[in-house]
Amino acid sequence: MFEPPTVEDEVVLVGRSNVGKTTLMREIVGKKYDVGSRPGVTLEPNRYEWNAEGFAVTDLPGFGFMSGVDEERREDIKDGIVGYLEDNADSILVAVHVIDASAFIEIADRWESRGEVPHDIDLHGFLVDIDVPVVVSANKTDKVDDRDATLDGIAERLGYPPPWKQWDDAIAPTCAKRGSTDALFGAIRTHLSSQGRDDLLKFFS
Ligand SMILES: Nc1nc2c(ncn2[C@@H]2O[C@H](COP(=O)(O)OP(=O)(O)OP(=O)(O)O)[C@@H](O)[C@H]2O)c(=O)[nH]1
Repeated sequence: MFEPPTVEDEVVLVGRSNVGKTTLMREIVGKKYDVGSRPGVTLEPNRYEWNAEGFAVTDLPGFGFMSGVDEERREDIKDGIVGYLEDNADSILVAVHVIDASAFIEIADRWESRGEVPHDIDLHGFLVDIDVPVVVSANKTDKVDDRDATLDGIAERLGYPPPWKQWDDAIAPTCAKRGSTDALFGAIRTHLSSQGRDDLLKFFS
């Protein structure tokens, strides 16, 4: 359903709708490369490619509830995302799983109390299963009161025993709106280096 990049390797941003993926994308590529804004719900991948480095950053559409998008289309998008990740797992250097840190625990617990697996927990397990290095961007930290307790709660629900700080290659608090991405970029750099791609560190400096 979604076209892969024309270059060999990529970093993907994936997560529920409205968590801040596009804002983060702009933090990665926008300032340096003058990318314009793209308001509204993202229904197709939003991608930037650099041929010299053979590298792309792909902002995948959001899944879950989207205002103005019907149920059938939402299911198609979710299937498209899962298929894309599965088909391209070998070329995905890092998947950034973006969540809304201010809403994650409440939503996850509500779904679990109904006996359902929350979308985010499902997605995270899937990324781990297909062997893609994953970093959780726990975004919107500006809306969180007790940061450490919230991040511990998120870590625990995603299968990382607290304290969250011991998982700094896997869990990175961000506030994309204010350009606060140091922890995330550090974690991405670690994963790129461990795959011998120091040539790409400049995109996350
Ligand atoms: N408070 C706060 N708001 C943020 C932050 N990052 C993004 N937002 C806001 O969250 C809303 C959604 O941001 P987007 O970047 O469009 O989210 P998205 O995940 O790409 O959304 P979809 O296109 O639906 O998948 C916008 O109003 C952003 O300004 C953040 O760190 N803090």
